[in-house]
Amino acid sequence: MSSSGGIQIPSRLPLLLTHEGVLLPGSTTRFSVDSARNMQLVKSRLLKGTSLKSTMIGVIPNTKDPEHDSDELPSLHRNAAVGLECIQPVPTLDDQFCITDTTLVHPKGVKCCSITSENTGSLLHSPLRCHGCACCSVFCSIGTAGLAVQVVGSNWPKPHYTLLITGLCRFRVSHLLRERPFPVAMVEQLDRLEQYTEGGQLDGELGELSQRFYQAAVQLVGMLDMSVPVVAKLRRLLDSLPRETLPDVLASMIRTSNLEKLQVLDAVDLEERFKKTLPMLTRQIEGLKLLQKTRKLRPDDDKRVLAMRKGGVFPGRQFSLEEDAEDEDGDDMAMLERKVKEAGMPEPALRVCLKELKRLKKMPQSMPEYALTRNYLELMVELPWSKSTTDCLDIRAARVLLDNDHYALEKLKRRVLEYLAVRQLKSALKGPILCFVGPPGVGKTSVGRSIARTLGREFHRIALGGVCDQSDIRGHRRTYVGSMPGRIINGLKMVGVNNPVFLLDEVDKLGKSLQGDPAAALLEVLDPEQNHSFTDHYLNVAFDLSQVLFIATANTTATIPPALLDRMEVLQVPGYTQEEKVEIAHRHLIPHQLEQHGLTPQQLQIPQDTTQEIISKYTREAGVRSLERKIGAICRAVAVKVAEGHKLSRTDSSSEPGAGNNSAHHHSLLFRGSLLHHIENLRKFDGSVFGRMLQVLILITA
Ligand SMILES: Nc1ncnc2c1ncn2[C@@H]1O[C@H](COP(=O)(O)OP(=O)(O)OP(=O)(O)O)[C@@H](O)[C@H]1O
Repeated sequence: MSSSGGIQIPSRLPLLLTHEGVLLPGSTTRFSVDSARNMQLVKSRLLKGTSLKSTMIGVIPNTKDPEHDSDELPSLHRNAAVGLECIQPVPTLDDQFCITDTTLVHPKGVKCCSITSENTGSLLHSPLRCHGCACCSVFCSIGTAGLAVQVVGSNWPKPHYTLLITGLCRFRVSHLLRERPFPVAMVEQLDRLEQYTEGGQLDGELGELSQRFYQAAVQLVGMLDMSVPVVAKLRRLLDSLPRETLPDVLASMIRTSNLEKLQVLDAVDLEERFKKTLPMLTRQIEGLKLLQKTRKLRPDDDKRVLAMRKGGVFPGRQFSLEEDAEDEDGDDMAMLERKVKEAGMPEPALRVCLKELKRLKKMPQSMPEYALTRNYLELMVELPWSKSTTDCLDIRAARVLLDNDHYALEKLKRRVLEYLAVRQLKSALKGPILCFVGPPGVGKTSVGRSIARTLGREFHRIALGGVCDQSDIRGHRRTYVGSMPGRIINGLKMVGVNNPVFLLDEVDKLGKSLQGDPAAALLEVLDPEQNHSFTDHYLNVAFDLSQVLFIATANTTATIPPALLDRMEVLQVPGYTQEEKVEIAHRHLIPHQLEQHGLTPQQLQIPQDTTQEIISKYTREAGVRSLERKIGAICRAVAVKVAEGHKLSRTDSSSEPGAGNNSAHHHSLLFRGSLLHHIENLRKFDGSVFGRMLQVLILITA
């Protein structure tokens, strides 16, 4: 079939029925081929043929879902081709179909489907496309003749080919010659091929339209970054390409849906094609303008626009979101850099941080290492490299404070005061590390806390019981997934100063495992000669721990590794006598528990002999923890009564002021009397039911 120009496509073309993507003349598109007919076409036409002609195929866009693409051609076509065995040409479309207003009807009177074309005139001049019916896509479709410039085969996940096809011109299927093993049709060429080389001027209304289109295209390209080679090439192309080819070329480049591309393909008339494509171009320009408004322009923005478009991703929202993130990230980076410089870290640490920061800036956010490096830098800036509290040590005040906080423990308190006194005289005191050894609940931890208070330092407790991995102390190397700093560095980050009091609780309960000996890691921490350059594996730079005051506690020295024990000064904290416990209870535990339970001393008074009874009959311990729990149980029981009494007194108080207080006092007396009276009965219950029983007793006696 001839066209109006000199360059012609063959009149017989093998047809590639594509599921997705629309090939427009002047563009190159990749198609995945996996249906039986298309596979046959590739095998017997593209792979076997050696001439240029053999690489030319007709691409019929088909919006059908590939899932439903059976080997068979559509039923309507089968009706038409019955008995012809696909060898004889089937009648042309004009013979086969008549056109009603909106419906395509084949000769037997069966309605095929609705037609989307506005033009219901001659089929040959009005491209009718039924987007829901595959038969029409064979018979009615306009396709693009193209050259297969690349064929790539693969067997995974199933045998398929990927074709790279460059579109040459539109054609219309006149009639189908055969359908097996792949469709071959007689075609009519619709575009002139030489238009790509001639570059003749368009005039009249069409000329005006093409000029407007050209200007819009120039505006669009002008909004992109010219330093990107693809953009520069596109700009050159705009000038060198004949105007009539621009709609096809640009429609394939800008963001358009398949349906829009189909409309462009169907627009055989050039004027109509310009009219259809121009709004798409304008929309793209408006979209870009909007984007530029909503973000700060940076030189490499357009690179991303192109990259996005290349990847076939909607550049609109996603692009802007990413850009926002980028902008934020840019600010973040500057802030992080400032923080690094202001963190007051020593020279080697600063060098490492700046190096990491440089790497981070070059890293895409999607890289897993980005988060790792960022976390590292954030930790580095948070560490108190040069932040410390000023000691406010006054030995006399310290003595008073220690005495106020703890009853008895004379030996321990004396040694602590000596230690503090030496610290006052020689601030850069290296060692010793005090280790309080004694049974549970004798106040080892609480003395440690008091020491921090007397010095005016931050206090941090590191529970070492059960720790059996040395990376718990020293951290993991950053090469590990989920690596973290050790407890020492973590503690420093938490307290935010470099001279806190660290209480290493339960050093005797350190474990050992294949992951190393945590006690060995503690050696460096506790050795005053070494700990000024303690290197956590995660940080990988030295941190000066010499300002940290370490105090250790243990229940026994027997299980403390000798090397560790050797670095510490052991202070034994023996258990308390009965009298000491009574005193501790009345001076510290009862007031503390009353406060914890929101009670006042008027509401609950526990006489000394009651405490003694509780100590001797309900607790069996060297310390006072269990005693404190029992007092807590009593407080809870009284709290119930007082809360009930409160309700009563509140209703009473409206008529009789002060009734609430009387009621509370009454309960207190009542409690004392009933407690002593029924204490004998409590003996047969063990400690766990003590509180509950007491509650019941109070309720009964009330
Ligand atoms: N001499 C004391 N004066 C005042 N309160 C004390 C005294 N001894 C212990 N306590 C109180 O007893 C409770 C338990 O003390 P702490 O937790 O310090 O014991 P510990 O010796 O560290 O026990 P563990 O070995 O089980 O850790 C705390 O509430 C503490 O205030």
